[in-house]
Order: sequence, then structure tokens, then C-alpha cells
Amino acid sequence: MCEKQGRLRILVVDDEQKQRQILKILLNSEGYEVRTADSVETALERMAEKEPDIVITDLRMEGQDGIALLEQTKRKYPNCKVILLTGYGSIENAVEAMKKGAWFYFVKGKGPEELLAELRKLQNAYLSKQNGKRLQEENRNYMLDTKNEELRKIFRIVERAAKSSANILILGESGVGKEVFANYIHQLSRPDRKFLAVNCHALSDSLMESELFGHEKGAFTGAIGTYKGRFEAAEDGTLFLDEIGDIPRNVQSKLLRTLETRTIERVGSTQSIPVDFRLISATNVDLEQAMKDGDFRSDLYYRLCTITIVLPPLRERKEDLPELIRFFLKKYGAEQEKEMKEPDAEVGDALLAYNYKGNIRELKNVIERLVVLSEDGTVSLEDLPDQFFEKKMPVKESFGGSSLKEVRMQAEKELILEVLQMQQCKTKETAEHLGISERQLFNKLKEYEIDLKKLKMKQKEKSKPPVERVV
Ligand SMILES: Nc1ncnc2c1ncn2[C@@H]1O[C@H](COP(=O)(O)OP(=O)(O)OP(=O)(O)O)[C@@H](O)[C@H]1O
Repeated sequence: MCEKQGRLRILVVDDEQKQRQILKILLNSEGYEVRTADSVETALERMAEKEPDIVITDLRMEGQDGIALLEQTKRKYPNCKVILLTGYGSIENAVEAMKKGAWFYFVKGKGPEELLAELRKLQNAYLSKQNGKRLQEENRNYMLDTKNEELRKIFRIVERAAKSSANILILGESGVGKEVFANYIHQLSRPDRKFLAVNCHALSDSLMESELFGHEKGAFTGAIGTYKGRFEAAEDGTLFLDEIGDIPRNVQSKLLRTLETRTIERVGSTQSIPVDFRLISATNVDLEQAMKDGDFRSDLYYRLCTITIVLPPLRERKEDLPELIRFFLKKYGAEQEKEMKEPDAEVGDALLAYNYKGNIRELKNVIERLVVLSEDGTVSLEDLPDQFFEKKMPVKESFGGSSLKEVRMQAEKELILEVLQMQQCKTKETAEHLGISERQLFNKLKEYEIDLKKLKMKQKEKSKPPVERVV
């Protein structure tokens, strides 16, 4: 297979030069990678240089004929398909060749449509085999097996829903794997297309409309060129709208129209552009409450949730913890070239007993930390983060007179500041490290009045090289 383009590699074998050229031009114009040979001997040399996916050979040739090439190809390159070209007079021989393993025969002089249709079938079969492989590989990055009956049911629903283009709404706490799940659905339904994830929370209200629907040049100050929004960019693929609850009302109306008409209008234009996409949305906010509060349109909600799935938090599927722990140990062990051993009973118990408020994201971070700190492939209890050892202390001693809430807030603020500093104020990395979503982090920054800009400036100041002293 021509790897760059995912296109079939074809070898055309014919002792008539004109015939070879016609086929080469025709097949090239269809995008296949084509080489030619004028005899069986040359064909075998070409095949030894680079194995083709398909050999198209004339049946009757000077010297060795197409049947001889068929036999040798089947022996040496069993995956390679052979298509025979035959005249009306030798159809019987071609039928005989089919019995010997030829894929198909094509009668010379007929229009090329039949041959091209057969090649397209082979091309599609190849692509779906590739997609199957890709799906397997994708899934190796995630641990999607589950012993949890609730989640198994969800998988069964999703696998059926993936075959349609129904809108899917994924609910669940932060870190349960909503995006991972959305990607899985995409792989089941439109694997050869794009998967575009948009975090609505990360987009300001003013940017969101043009980000999703695009804009025309001059539509607003700063629109210096035409911009294709995410719906157009998805190009028949899957659009994953994360934190859908954060979409402002005006964009909600536009989104609803798009779902109803399957068209979009770029900002600054009234022209309707047809778009095809699968929509998967997700949120960890209570959309029903948002509807009651008037923050979310109910007609849009009912459009989004043709199929709704609620992913359980990790604490409600603890039966999956041992496999997930093994999975992440192996993953991070491989990344850091460490042969990780199973945790001993003490660490194992601690890992199983813990509550993982940040769900799989938190578990993943904890295991990564254990692997980083491990020196000989064993994971050690003392390397678990502090939250694993939170103990009830005598009230006075622990709180020094402050309320529990105040102490918790103070501790949380300090931790956030520490991690922000460690991650050079990068919010995505900080949130990952803390086992919360970026959105939750922003909420906490607001709550604790942490000024990210000021913090960044301070860090910049600190990292400036010291002024050289001229003595
Ligand atoms: N089944 C899984 N196997 C391996 N890793 C997973 C799995 N599920 C989630 N993760 C990892 O956990 C992290 C959180 O997953 P994801 O972003 O899908 O969660 P989410 O529910 O969309 O979170 P949020 O609501 O905060 O956006 C990611 O780093 C992801 O790779």
C-alpha cells in the first residue's frame, strides 16, 4: 500500500506498450500508484523491489503468460490480488484462472467502469481493514474493558447508536472519560473522518460564534480574512462540544438552527452552507437545572440528547480499579522505560480504598507520579500523594481555631498556587496535575482571587537572568 496516501499500489503487466500506457494513465487519474512491466520476468523483478497490492496482467503474452504470473504471485505474495485482462476469445481460460485464485477478470474492449468499480471495492476493503487496526490501536491508549454492569450497558447502547448519526449527549463528573468515550463513538462511526473537540468553556462568549460557525472577512473588527468554523472544518466527521452548558443563549439559538437545517451561516454572511457532521456533546453541569434557571434552551437540550449516556464516577465502578491501575502502570512504565511491578498489598489497598474525586484523570495522575518516583519498578506507599493519608486530627490541633471550611480553602489555595508555579502558570497542565478540569480550575482561581496575570508576571520576573555586574 502506498502509505502516504493510503492508496492501492498496482502493477500493470502487458507486452503491448499501448495497452500498458492507457491503463497507467487511467489508473493514475484515479489516484492509484501505478508501475508497469512488459513481461512476467520483469513483473517478478518489480514485485521483488516493492510488493504491489494488485497485479493487473494480460492473460496472453509472449513467453510466460498471465496464468504463470498468477501462480508465482500466489505462491510468493499471497496477499496480492491478481486481476486478469482477457480478450473475448479466451474467456474460458480466464474462468479457469479464477479457479486458480485470480481475483477478477476483465474483458478487454469493454468500458473501464467495471474494472474501476472492482478496484474501488478493493480500496474500500483495504481502508476498512486499516480503520479496524486504527480502532484497535486507539483503544490500546485507553482501558475500555469494564466489569461494571452499568457501563457495559452503556457500551451496548453506544455501539448501536454509533451506527446512526443521532446526536449523543454524554453526562458525568469531570474526569470520568467523556471525551475518551466521544472519541470511541467516533471511531465506531466515522473513523476515516476528523474528530474535532471544542471546549466551549475555553472560548469567550464573543469568540464562540465565529469559532463554531466561521466568519467572513470584515464581519467584525479583527476579521481580516474568511474563517471556516468548526462545523465546516469537521468535514463530515464528528464535532465534540465539551462543556456545552457554557454556550451563551445567542449561540444556542444558532446551534439549534444548525441541528435542524444541517446548514450554517458564517458570521457576517446570510449564505447557508450545508454541513454534515455527527454531534456529540458533553457536560458536567446540571442542564435540567440550567433550563429551569433560563440559562439553557430546552428545545436545544431535547435536540442534543437523542441518546443520553451518563458515565458513572470511578468510585461507583471500583471493580475496574485493579485493571485500570495495571493499565496505567504499564503505560507510564513503557513511557519511562521502567519495568513496573504489581503494587504490594499495602499500596494496592490504599489505591483501592481511595475515593478519586477527580475520577480517571486523578487515578492516571497518581499512577504516573508513582512510576516517576519509582526507582526499581516497585511502587511505594510513601510516594502516594498526601490526600491518600488525610486523617482526622483533634479539632484544636488541626484547625488552630479556624473552621473546617476555612482550613480546607486555605490548603486548597496553597496547593493550587504551588502547582501553578510548578507548571509555569499553564492552566491545562495545572488542572491535569490537580486532577480537576480546566473549568473547575478557573472557578477556583476566581473563588480564591488568584490573579493569573500577576502570577505570570512574577514568574517572568523571577526567570529573567540576573543583570551582569560590571566590576
Ligand atoms: N478509559 C480510559 N482509559 C485511559 N485513560 C482514560 C480513560 N478515561 C479517561 N482517561 C484519561 O483521563 C483523563 C480525563 O478524561 P476525559 O478528558 O475524557 O474526561 P472528561 O470526563 O471529558 O473530563 P472533563 O469533564 O474535565 O472535560 C484524560 O487524560 C484521559 O486520557
